[in-house]
Amino acid sequence: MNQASLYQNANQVQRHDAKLILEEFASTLQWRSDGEDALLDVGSGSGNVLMDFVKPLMPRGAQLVGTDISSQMVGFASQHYRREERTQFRVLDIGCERLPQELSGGFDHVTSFYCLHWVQNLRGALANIYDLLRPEGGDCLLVFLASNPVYEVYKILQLNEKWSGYMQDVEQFISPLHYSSNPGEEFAQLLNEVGFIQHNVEIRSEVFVYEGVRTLKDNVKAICPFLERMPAALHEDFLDDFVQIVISMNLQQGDQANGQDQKFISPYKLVVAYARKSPEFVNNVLVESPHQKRLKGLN
Ligand SMILES: C[S@@+](CC[C@H](N)C(=O)[O-])C[C@H]1O[C@@H](n2cnc3c(N)ncnc32)[C@H](O)[C@@H]1O
Ligand SMILES: CC(C)=CCC/C(C)=C/CC/C(C)=C/C(=O)O
Repeated sequence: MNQASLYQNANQVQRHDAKLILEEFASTLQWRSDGEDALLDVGSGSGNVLMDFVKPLMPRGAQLVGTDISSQMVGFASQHYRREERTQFRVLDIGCERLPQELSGGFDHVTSFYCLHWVQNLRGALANIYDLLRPEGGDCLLVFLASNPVYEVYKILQLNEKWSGYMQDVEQFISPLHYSSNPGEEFAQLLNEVGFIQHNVEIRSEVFVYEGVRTLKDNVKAICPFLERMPAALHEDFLDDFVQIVISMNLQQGDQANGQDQKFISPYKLVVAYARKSPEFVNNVLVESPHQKRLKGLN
């Protein structure tokens, strides 16, 4: 996914989830008492989730770094938000072998929304997130897909010889937790392994309803990695086949032929994980936070 403007205009689900979860966790994040927080966001894409929902929660003196593996996304966000103070966007592959030295250990908070399901090396990404946080402590809020019907649609499309040539590596684009029988446990284990002492992982079952075929197609276009590999003249045909598979999976409501509005139902599982690097900070916050009850599963 490299087309920032397409994504910026068709990311309703992603914005909806990020907004609700940030409202819920705003008082759990351990804001510094001097208001000089530094926050790095992983996989910021076009930047609007970071600027619309994360930035308003932060103290006025805070520094924000939006990062993304795609230079196209970073270019778009840098240009679009060039007037924002104390904010920069830069290229970073969160699964990389070695973090840039100037980022390592420099942040009080790491956030990430709808990115980690794109990263096959989840353990490497989590180890990097741990290392981005200051040595003395810090916290992270990570939200991403454990599973989504889009992955089953991709696998069926790959069997069609019209599309198989463009989709040989389909598994690389399926969430690393999609096949897990216990994604929450698996992710919690990874958090432990990279060093997070305190964490709370939830798997939330959600449903999003796409109103009409155009809305569904635009949302698919904004994130589908296979379209950019094929000639533009084939895009509509691919999207029509995508919609037919969704219908065959009984994820459609309403029948256009009978004059009803078509709706497409997407049941998906979201990982919502909050973790802290240092237990001393946790003790302070658990005494103070009104959010304490929600975090009773923090281990
Ligand atoms: C669906 S977008 C999410 C954008 C934004 N966080 C939001 O919530 O709207 C996922 C983003 O993750 C980026 N991404 C994928 N793999 C990545 C990696 N290994 N490191 C950093 N970013 C990555 C993609 O380029 C894309 O911009
Ligand atoms: C009904 C149905 C199969 C809907 C799929 C909707 C869709 C476009 C899901 C995308 C999920 C995803 C990988 C999002 C992202 O990374 O932002």
